[in-house]
Order: sequence, then C-alpha cells, then structure tokens
Amino acid sequence: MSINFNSKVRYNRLYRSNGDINEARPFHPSQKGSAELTSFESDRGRIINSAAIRRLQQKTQVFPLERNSAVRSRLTHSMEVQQVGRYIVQEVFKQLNKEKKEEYRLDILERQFESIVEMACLMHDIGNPPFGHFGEQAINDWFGKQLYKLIKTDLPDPRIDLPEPLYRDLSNFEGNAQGIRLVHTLLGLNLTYSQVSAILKYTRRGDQLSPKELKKIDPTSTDDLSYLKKKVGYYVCEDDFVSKLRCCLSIEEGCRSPFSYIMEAADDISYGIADIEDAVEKNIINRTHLGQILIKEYADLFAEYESATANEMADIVKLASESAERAKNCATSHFFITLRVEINRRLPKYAASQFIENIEAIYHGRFNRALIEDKSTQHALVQTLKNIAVKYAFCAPEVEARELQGYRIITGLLDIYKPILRLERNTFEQMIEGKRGTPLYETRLFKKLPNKHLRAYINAMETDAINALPYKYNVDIWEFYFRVRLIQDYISGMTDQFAFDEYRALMVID
Ligand SMILES: Nc1nc2c(ncn2[C@H]2C[C@H](O)[C@@H](COP(=O)(O)OP(=O)(O)OP(=O)(O)O)O2)c(=O)[nH]1
Ligand SMILES: [Mg+2]
Repeated sequence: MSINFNSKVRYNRLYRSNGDINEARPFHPSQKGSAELTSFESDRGRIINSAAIRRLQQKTQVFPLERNSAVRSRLTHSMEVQQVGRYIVQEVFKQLNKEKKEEYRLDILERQFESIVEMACLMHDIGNPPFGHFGEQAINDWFGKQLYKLIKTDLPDPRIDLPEPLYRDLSNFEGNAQGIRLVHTLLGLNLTYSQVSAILKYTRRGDQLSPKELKKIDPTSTDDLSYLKKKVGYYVCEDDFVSKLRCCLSIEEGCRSPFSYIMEAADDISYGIADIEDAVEKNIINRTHLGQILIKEYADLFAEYESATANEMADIVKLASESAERAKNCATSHFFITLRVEINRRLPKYAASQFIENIEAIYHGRFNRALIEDKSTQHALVQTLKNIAVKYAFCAPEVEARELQGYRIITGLLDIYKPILRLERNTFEQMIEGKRGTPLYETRLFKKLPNKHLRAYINAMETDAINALPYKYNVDIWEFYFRVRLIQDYISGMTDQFAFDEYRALMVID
C-alpha cells in the first residue's frame, strides 16, 4: 500500500463547528491546504487555552510537591518536549528529498505536521494524576482492592455484579488513557482526529489483557504489536470515539498514528537530561561526580549495544566539563547547556532518520518499538541518562518520602469519597436532580464534584451513549461504571497541591 500522508493529516473533528456530529467526513482532495492549516491553528488555541494545560504547572514530573520553581513541573517539561518534537519534525523534512516528500504527499503538509507534533508534545502528560507514577499506582491499588469489596459486601443492594472486562478497565487507570478521556469526553475540546491521534500512545483498550498476560495463558502466543499494547491507551468508554478516529485516519486496530512516535521520542530525549539536571539542582546528585557516573554507566551498557561506539559519552562529558571549567562561577549551568547541546546534536537527528528508514511501518502505525530503541549509540545515550535518574535520583530518600505522602493523599481521598460509590443508583440520581432528603454527608461530598465531571457522567448515561458502548450490559452496571469513572476523573484531575490541600482539609489537619 502506498504512503499518502493526506490520510493522516485531516481536518475532521467529531463535531462540526455548528455542533453536528461528523462521522468521519469523506476526504475530498480539493479540501487540502490552507483549510487544514486553519484547523490545526484552531487546535493550538483550544489546547493552549485549556485549564488542563495550566494545571500541569502544579503536577509532579519527578519531585512531588516541589517548591523550587527552577525544578521542572509537568508543564515546563512538556514545553521542552514540544521544542524537541518540533526539531525532529524539521529534521524529517530536511532529510527527505523533494521526490520523496512528493511521493509521500508530505510536500504541502510540513506546517500541519509540525503543529500536530508540537501540540501533542505539549499535551502528552495532560492525563497524568497528581504525584506522577506513584499517583497512578495509588489509584490502581485502591480500585484493584476496593471495587470487588464494594460490589460484594458494601453495596446496600448487591444487584450489580461488575463484569470482568469493566473490572479490568476500572482498575487499569493510566495517564495516557486518561489524557484521551480528558481532551475528548471531559473537556470536549473537539480537536481534529489527527491531533488526538498524536497522543494515542498505546493501543490497548482498558479491558483487554496485555500481551504479557496473554503469554502467561498461552506461552505460544505472539503479537506483532506487543510494544504498542504494553500499557492501556484508552478506556472502554472512549471506544466509540477511538473507533471513529481510527476510521477517519485509516489506522488499523492495535496500530498508532505516525505522529505519536515522534512525540514519544521527544519525551524520551527530553526527560533524560532534565531529570538529572533537576536532581543536581536539588543536591541529590553531585555535579562534579556526574561526569564519571555517566561515563561508567555508558560503558556498562555498551557491551549489550552491538552497534554503539565506545567513547561517545566520554566525548560528550569532556566537552561539558570543559565548558563548566571555562564558566567558573556558573559551572553547573554550563555543564548542562553543553550536555544538552551535544545530546540534541545527536538524538533528534537520529530519531528523524529512524522515522524515515522505517517510514512504511510507521505510516501504518505498526512499527513495534520506539524510534530510538535499536541498540545504537543513540539508544545507549538515552538509556544511560534514564538509568542514572533511576539509580541516583528517583530512589533518593526525600523523593521516596514525598512519594509515600502522595500515595497516602490519593488513597485517603479515595477513602473519603468512597461513600458516593456505595449509594444506590436512584439516591445518586436524586442528588443530581437536587432533590431534598438525600443523605447529608454523601450530599456534601457530592457537592464538591466539579460540574464538568458530573456533566460527563450525565451525558454518558443517555440512551444513545449507552447504546454506543462495546458491551450490552444492563444500565445499572453502566451507571456504577460511570460513577467510578466520575470519582477517578475528579481525583486524577487534581494538581499535587490541590490534592494535598483537599486531603488536609477533609482530614481536619488544618
Ligand atoms: N519520582 C519518580 N519519577 C519517575 C519514576 N519513573 C519515572 N519517573 C519520571 C521520569 C520522567 O521524568 C517521567 C516519565 O513520565 P511518565 O509517567 O509519563 O512515564 P513515561 O513517559 O516513561 O511512560 P508512559 O509511556 O507515558 O507511561 O517520570 C519513579 O520511579 N519515580
Ligand atoms: Mg508519559
């Protein structure tokens, strides 16, 4: 099948501007060009002006509840990813000759392509809960344990037997999947399908077993898309939207969009250095030892990276150290400037060349690895930086202590809101209607739930929406499912600081 990027860069969105549902409008070749660019400009506005982007400024990248504003938040990290993503796209267009660009129909799509990737980079962590990975773990641990107990013993009238697929979907909270839910269902940003496709990083639905789990059941099973399915990428409740997206952009089941590979590479390139730089800023890693640590880690890795060159990291460290030496009184800053310049001279170019080398599989979204994951020198560099962060930064006592606090806060908040999940369906519906006589304590808790999350619950319970879901369960089951989603939406949408304050207030600590 030939490569035609017109099928990936499309102006279609779920709703037309007049509000009609747009079922993947057929693409007419005369409609390319400036109209499309305007659509992506519109996406930029919708994304940059959204509150969810602003909330990233108070969400953990690595260091929870950080007060030092020189240390990265999810927002400042995402801006760096944006810059790298944009550079990779420019490199792709630079490395492709004119004939190839014409053959792939990329010749008139450079600005659109760049904009899609850039905005995907800015949005890529939008669904992450407070306290990063630890927050994600706390949510999953809580629902993994409590859902079963709630249904079997706590519900006043145990009519509901939560089916296994929904149980799995609800105990597989994932930042990337929540990102899809956030931009589509909760915020209704109505972005182009192309723009959303760029943040669809994993292609497994929340109820599906992972390739690893399937292998345990059947050791002979193989999956050519195993990397793309390693985590959950979207939930059962966004199935209809994702199907429309796939249909519009001709993406086969289990496959990705080409843009997502670049967003992923830009993230990997950026956080490698950034996490280490932040750890130095916080005196968790000593800068004068860092050079040696980097060289040693690279040398240890080098043995398994068959196509890597031996002294690459040593060369980079030498330049960075010389730069620090020359700078004298802002040595650390110059060390990192040079380290970043040298890394950015190598990795984005390489990511772009990998994109081009594997363009057919990437275009179809079935390329089953990250762009820089091929045992090359560049791969060894990325991995060295990540390993140093794991070995020296993430395990620092102050980081771990903060993470424990984050875990307690999320778990505590979920315990506090649990009574909402225990209510009978009609009591909960009465609360929504504002009827009198509903239980006092639960009603107070209910009033704290944000309107936009409640609206998503109400919309989800409409007959047409229930009919579009991939399973035909009775409405009581779906009602419980969406009430659990409502609580997850609320808790995961909090910033670190808001979660912390809310927990203190409700535990009467202040
Ligand atoms: N404090 C802490 N930070 C971590 C840990 N593991 C990774 N990180 C940091 C490194 C990066 O700055 C950032 C990666 O963020 P994500 O949660 O989005 O993970 P990543 O993009 O690697 O995976 P994803 O495919 O998006 O789930 O989190 C950890 O165990 N502790
Ligand atoms: Mg991520």
